[in-house]
Amino acid sequence: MFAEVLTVAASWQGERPLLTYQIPGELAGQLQPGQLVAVPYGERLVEGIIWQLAESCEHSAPEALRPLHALLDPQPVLLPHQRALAEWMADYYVTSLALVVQLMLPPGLLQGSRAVLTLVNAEPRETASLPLQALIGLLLDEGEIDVARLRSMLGPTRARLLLKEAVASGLIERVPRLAEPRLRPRLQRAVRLCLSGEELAAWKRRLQESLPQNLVPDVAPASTIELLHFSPPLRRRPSSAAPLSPGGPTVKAPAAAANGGPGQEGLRALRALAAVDLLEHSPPDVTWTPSRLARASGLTQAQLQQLIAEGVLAIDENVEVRRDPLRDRRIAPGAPLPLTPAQEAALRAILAPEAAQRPLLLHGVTGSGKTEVYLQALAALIARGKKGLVLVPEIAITAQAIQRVAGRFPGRVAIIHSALSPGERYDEWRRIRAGQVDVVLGSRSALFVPLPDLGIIILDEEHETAYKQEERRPTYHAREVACTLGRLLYIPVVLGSATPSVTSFYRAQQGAYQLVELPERIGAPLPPVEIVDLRSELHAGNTSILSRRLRSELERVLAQRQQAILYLNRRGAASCVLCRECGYVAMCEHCDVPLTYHATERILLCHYCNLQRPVLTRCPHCDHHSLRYFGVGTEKVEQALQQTFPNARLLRWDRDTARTRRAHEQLLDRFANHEADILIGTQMIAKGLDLPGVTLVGVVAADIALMLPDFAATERAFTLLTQVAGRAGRGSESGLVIIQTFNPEHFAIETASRHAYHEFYAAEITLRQRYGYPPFRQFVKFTYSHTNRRRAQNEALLLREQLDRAIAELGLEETDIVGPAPAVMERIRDEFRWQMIARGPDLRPLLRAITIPPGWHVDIDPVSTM
Ligand SMILES: Nc1ncnc2c1ncn2[C@@H]1O[C@H](COP(=O)(O)OP(=O)(O)OP(=O)(O)O)[C@@H](O)[C@H]1O
Ligand SMILES: [Zn+2]
Repeated sequence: MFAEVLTVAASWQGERPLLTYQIPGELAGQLQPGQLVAVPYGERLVEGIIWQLAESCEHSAPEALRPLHALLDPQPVLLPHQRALAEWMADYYVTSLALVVQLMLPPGLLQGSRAVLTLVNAEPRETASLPLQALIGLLLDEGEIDVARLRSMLGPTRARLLLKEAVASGLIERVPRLAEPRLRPRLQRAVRLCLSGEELAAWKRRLQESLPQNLVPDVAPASTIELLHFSPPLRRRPSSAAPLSPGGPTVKAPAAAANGGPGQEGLRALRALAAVDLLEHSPPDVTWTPSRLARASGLTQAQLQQLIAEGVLAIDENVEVRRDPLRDRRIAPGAPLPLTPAQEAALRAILAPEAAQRPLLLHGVTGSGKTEVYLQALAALIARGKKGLVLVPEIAITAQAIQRVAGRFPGRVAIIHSALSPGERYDEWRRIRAGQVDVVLGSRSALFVPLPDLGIIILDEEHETAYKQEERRPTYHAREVACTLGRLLYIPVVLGSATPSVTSFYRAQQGAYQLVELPERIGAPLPPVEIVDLRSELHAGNTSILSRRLRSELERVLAQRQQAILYLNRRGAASCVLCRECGYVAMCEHCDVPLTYHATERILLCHYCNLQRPVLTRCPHCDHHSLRYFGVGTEKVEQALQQTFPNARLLRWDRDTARTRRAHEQLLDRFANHEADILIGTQMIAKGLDLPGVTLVGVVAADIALMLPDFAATERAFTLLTQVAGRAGRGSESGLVIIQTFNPEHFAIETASRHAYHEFYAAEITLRQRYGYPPFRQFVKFTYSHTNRRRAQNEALLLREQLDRAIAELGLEETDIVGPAPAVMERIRDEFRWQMIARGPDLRPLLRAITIPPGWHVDIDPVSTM
């Protein structure tokens, strides 16, 4: 038997990602694909994953193959479906298998090795140099020494010479060692209750009898659970103050202290009872370290020791404590709601056997109760012994999403997102692999966890571009990966959105996806949307950021003590050219995208076809000198609001005011608790928030999103407007949305104002088809960055030649390249970026045929061409 092993070391270099090893006799029968093993590689030992086992091998001299070194973990680190998925991803995204597999492992699992020196013979010969004698001395002291450490002590050259001499002398041997895993389970000492049943009851009775009558604790399990969910206070309470637990529902001690007090012994008994109660009623995965138990119960260390000596408690060493991402949260349990008929129909479609045949697109307007459908679908599959994966955009993993999912399946949900510490991620990964959870809730990377018995994948807000990995390879899209995984496992995949991506809706129209719609909001109607034409504001002499209409509505909201959200799209600010008089936007005459202004060259440029135009001084349409480079920031809006409404409490939510996830949550909590009247925010506020207090949503300037030079800009503008509008009127009060714009007749704004998704889609898909944009052709974006502008340009021209040659050789008639051209934001952190876009029916043959020089970033199916 032979094992074909995937190692990181080998696949960086060669074409062949798998290496073949012999299976030594002692491992025969123990190996299976997906296991983590150690294999020799050159002079080193490296970690690898058994990809497959083979009876025979094509090697000319199989007996010369080296044997596999060791099995590191009998339980596979990759499930069979994960290996199949990895192969698909490596193929589709033209990326090495090892890079793909690294997505699937906790950080640091597939690592290299180190070499150590050990002493074979401790008798130095006369001829040994002084450094060698010193090294021998060191080895006599320390047993072994890391080669890397030797290098850092001596420098590479001296270390190399010494190593050469040492190994040649025969006194010292160089041995490969696997690096210590960077991540390990966290072990702690834990207190365990030794008594149970009648013994425990008798012990409790004894203690209770020793107490005065009014001090008998009234211990209810519920109160203890309550207590567990608050972190115990970090300060030790003065021992004379009697409350035994924060919130103190467990024991009626304070009152007792007032009428005479329990005395030293009584206090000790009360605390012992409290400690035992905590241990008895803790969920099985909660560990009590001695100090934590002492703090929570009020026992002193000495009193704790005494209980141990009495045999009531014992201490276990090396008990694993889970690093739980939800440990500081209070999750209120939630119960299923009776479904509306539309929800019922959607649920039936998801649970029908045919649902496994193709992905299901759940198009439900904002507030139509999609989440409830997901939760009940999950519950039904869990009841059948299956597990589910729920994906949400990174930023949407707020307390709200966690509350809803974790509250419905208490204790059975794992959370995966980029802000977890490596330890938390590792522990969640192991809990998932061990089958200890029913649901994994996470951002796109949660797709890669080893969840056994996976029975459903739900991808909420499927239109979100956060599902695309853009900056690193593989440049995968979670939607494509989820659909592939669904196909491999033959399980339902649900893509949910109030504004499905044009691509997904097109697929549904073509029959590749099954379409299910929830056309109505639950409880309330969708809010009316008013469009305010900013051109007439200007004509009326109002140059403020706030139109008269928006200002008066804000006044009303403030007077009625309701809440408002002001939304602003800051992306691409100041890049497009807009006439404030007539709404004219400088567009490319071939591509239907706005031209962007490049300050360095003072030109207007099209990023699709490289068309260049001189900077305009007057509007070619109405001949006024009112061209503006458009852009407004959140600070500016905040200032304007503060001036107009000095008493309003404002909250600004953007990447500057909330850098961490916690900060996001705190901001949101403050707004939800009505600690502010008006929330000013960027894209983040569009992500699935359910804030019933909000009755007014204002869009400060809808145009900026529209004007980005990108094939998907209109779609994104429509999506954002519709999603933002969907935040209004979700409570008992009816809502209103006001969109301010210079382009009231633009179809994206007009259709968004009527919540008319289907009309928007029909118009947009026609344009996409006309210009050959996705989904009608595939795009691949090539980007090169360099501090030297000429260099970036030259590299781009070279790659363009190579691509042209390959296209000609392969005879790809429908494939072409646009560019190279400088990127929209050409200079980022002092690097100039040049871009090219390949367009064609299927670009993979082209990508495989060329060798992409280092320094290029290749984005397959980019969600934006900027
Ligand atoms: N069957 C039901 N009966 C009563 N209330 C419901 C029902 N289903 C959902 N709701 C409530 O309706 C509100 C909106 O639901 P939810 O947030 O799930 O909608 P959604 O479609 O996910 O919205 P969005 O796309 O805007 O995020 C929530 O407050 C939810 O509790
Ligand atoms: Zn153009």
